[in-house]
Amino acid sequence: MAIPSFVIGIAGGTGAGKTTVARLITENVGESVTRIPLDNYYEDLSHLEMDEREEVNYDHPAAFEWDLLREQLTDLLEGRAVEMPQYDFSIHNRKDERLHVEPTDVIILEGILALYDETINDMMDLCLYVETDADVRILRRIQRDVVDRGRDLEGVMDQYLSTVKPMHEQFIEPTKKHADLIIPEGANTVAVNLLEEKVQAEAAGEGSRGFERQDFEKGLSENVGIDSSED
Ligand SMILES: Nc1ncnc2c1ncn2[C@@H]1O[C@H](COP(=O)(O)OP(=O)(O)O)[C@@H](O)[C@H]1O
Ligand SMILES: Nc1ccn([C@@H]2O[C@H](COP(=O)(O)O)[C@@H](O)[C@H]2O)c(=O)n1
Repeated sequence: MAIPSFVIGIAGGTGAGKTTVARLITENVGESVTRIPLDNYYEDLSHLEMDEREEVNYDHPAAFEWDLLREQLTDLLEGRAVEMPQYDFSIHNRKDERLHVEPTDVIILEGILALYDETINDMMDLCLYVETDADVRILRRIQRDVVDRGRDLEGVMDQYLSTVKPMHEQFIEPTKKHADLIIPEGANTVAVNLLEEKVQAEAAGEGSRGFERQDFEKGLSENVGIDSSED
């Protein structure tokens, strides 16, 4: 059983590309990485009826069970397995079953508010914020919610204007200040390749734990020919 050596947080607005980045940077490291979707830590709403659950503000920090997330991350970091909740978007609630998760070398926490909680931020070695324009994000969200999740367009639009957008502005976007690196457009090939290298090194036990901004800027300048020494 591994004691995790590297913890990455990936935050950003809905549809920004967080899941895509998490998937791409961990593609070649197999079982050395555990990806934790923050969605799994939405509060258990079993006490509410379906129509009441449909009305919940899922973009407010109060929608998440932070205590459980802190507790389970601490367990993993100290080398103990956890029983992680699983989320089902179709019922706006947790599934009945939990997933047994063993600690791995690298852990990635990914979600809209992954950089919101100070205690959790202190557990991270690298904080990323994926930044994508709001118009691109809402188009992706409509595609996902209407086409993939079978929600109706009017409901998606109402939810976006009443909670998703205002909560993004009030709570999610401000967490950008906690990021070590801001990744434009999500699946940005240069950034993804550099991060993938870092994850592979950590998974192979070759990491130096910290990931200095200058390493990333040096990598960028080597990859795209920009001079990172000027500012
Ligand atoms: N850079 C990108 N270019 C084009 N499509 C992207 C890009 N990044 C993500 N997507 C697509 O946008 C949608 C939302 O991406 P996802 O990673 O699930 O976002 P998030 O996890 O932030 O909600 C997915 O269909 C994904 O394939
Ligand atoms: N029952 C739920 C729970 C959450 N949401 C929305 O999911 C978004 C977060 O996930 P992303 O993959 O888009 O980052 C968040 O904006 C919630 O509004 C939901 O619609 N229903």
